[in-house]
Amino acid sequence: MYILRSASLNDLDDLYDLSQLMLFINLPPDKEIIKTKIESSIKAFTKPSRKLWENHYLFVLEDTKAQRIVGTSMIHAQHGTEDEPHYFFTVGQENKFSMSLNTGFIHGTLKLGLDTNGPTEIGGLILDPEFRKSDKKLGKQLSFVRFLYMGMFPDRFKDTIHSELMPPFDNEGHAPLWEAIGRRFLNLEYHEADVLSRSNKEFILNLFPSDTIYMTLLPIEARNAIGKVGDSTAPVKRMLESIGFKYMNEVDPFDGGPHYRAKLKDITPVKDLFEVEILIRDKIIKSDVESIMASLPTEDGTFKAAYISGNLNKGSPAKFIIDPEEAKELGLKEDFKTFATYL
Ligand SMILES: CC(C)(COP(=O)(O)OP(=O)(O)OC[C@H]1O[C@@H](n2cnc3c(N)ncnc32)[C@H](O)[C@@H]1OP(=O)(O)O)[C@@H](O)C(=O)NCCC(=O)NCCSC(=O)CCC(=O)O
Repeated sequence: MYILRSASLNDLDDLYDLSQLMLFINLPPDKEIIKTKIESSIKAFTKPSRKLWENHYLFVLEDTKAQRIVGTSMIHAQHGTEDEPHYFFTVGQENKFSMSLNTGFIHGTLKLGLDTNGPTEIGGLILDPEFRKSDKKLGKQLSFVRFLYMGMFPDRFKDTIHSELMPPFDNEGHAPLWEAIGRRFLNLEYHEADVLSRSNKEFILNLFPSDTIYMTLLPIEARNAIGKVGDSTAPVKRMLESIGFKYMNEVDPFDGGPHYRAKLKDITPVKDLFEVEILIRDKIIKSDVESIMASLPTEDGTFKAAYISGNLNKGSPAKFIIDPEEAKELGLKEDFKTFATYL
C-alpha cells in the first residue's frame, strides 16, 4: 500500500537517500537543509503564514509495507517577491527585412524579465527509479496529490500555478544554455549559480545581459535546449499538458528549461474535485471497481491521501465503498466524509 502525506521529521533519512539520486536544487543532498525544509513544511501544513512566500509544502509517497519514502513533491505558495523576484527569459521573435536586398530573417530572441508578485510554484517532483512506470502511476499520484490539496485549500495559494521543467543536460551534466550565456556573464559553475540564486537574486539582475539576446548568436546546442525538457522530465510535461498547463514562451534564464502555467480553477483534478463519503463495507462488487485519490483523516492539521479502490456511487454527496481489508491497511476504522479527485 502507498500513502501520500505531508513530510515529517522521521522522513529525514529517506529524503536524504532520495536526494542522492540526482542533482536537484529543490532537494539538495544536505541533511541540514532537508531538515529545515521538513520543519518549514510542517509549519505550512499546520499553521500557514499569511505571507504566502513563507509557505513551502513538502509531500512524500510512503511504501507502507517497506516503511520507506520512495518519492516526493512540493508546493511553494508564492514564488517571486520584492526581495526575491522570479526571473525568466521571455522567448520571442524579431522579424528583419531589407527591401533593397529583398531578403529577411526571423530571429529568435531572449529577454530577461522579473516578477515580484509571483504565482504558486509546484516543483521538486521525484520518484525512486525502482518505482517508476508502475501500473499504480506513482509519479502521477505524487504530482496530482498537490492539486487535491490546493483544490481543498485554494485560499492558501495564488490563482495561477507555475512549474519550471528541467531541460536536457549533456553527458557531463552541463546545461548548454548556461555554457553559452550564464558562464560568460557570471563566471560561476551552473550548480553554484543555481544554489546561490535560491538565497540571493541580486546578482542575476546586475550581471546578466539586460537587452535582447539574439539566439542566432548562440551555439546550436544552446539554441536547441531552449524550452526543451530532458528525458526523465518528459512524463512531467505530458502530465501537466494533459491537465491544462501551457508553455508560457518563458524559460529559465540559467538553463533554458520551459515554464508552464495554468489557473488553479482550470486544472483538471481541481475541477474534478468532489465531496465523498467513504464507507467501509464487506460487499465490494469486483466487476465495478474504480480508483480515486482521496484525502484521509488526520488529527493535527497534517495531510494524508491515498489512491484507493472501491465502488463509486456518484450521488450528492458521492459514496465510495472500500473493503475492510483496504481500510485496515490505511489505518481507517470508521466511515468518514472527505474530498477526492481522479488521476
Ligand atoms: C517524473 C516522475 C516522478 C514520473 O514518474 P513515473 O515515471 O512513474 O510516471 P508515471 O506515473 O508512470 O506516468 C505519468 C505520466 O507520464 C507518462 N509518461 C511516462 N513516461 C513518459 C515519457 N517518456 N514520455 C512521455 N510521457 C511519459 C505516463 O504515460 C503517464 O501519463 P498517462 O497517465 O496520461 O498515461 C519520474 O519519472 C521521475 O522521478 N523523474 C526524474 C525526476 C524529474 O525529472 N522530475 C521532474 C523535475 S521538474 C519539476 O519537478 C517541476 C514539475 C512538477 O513538480 O510537477
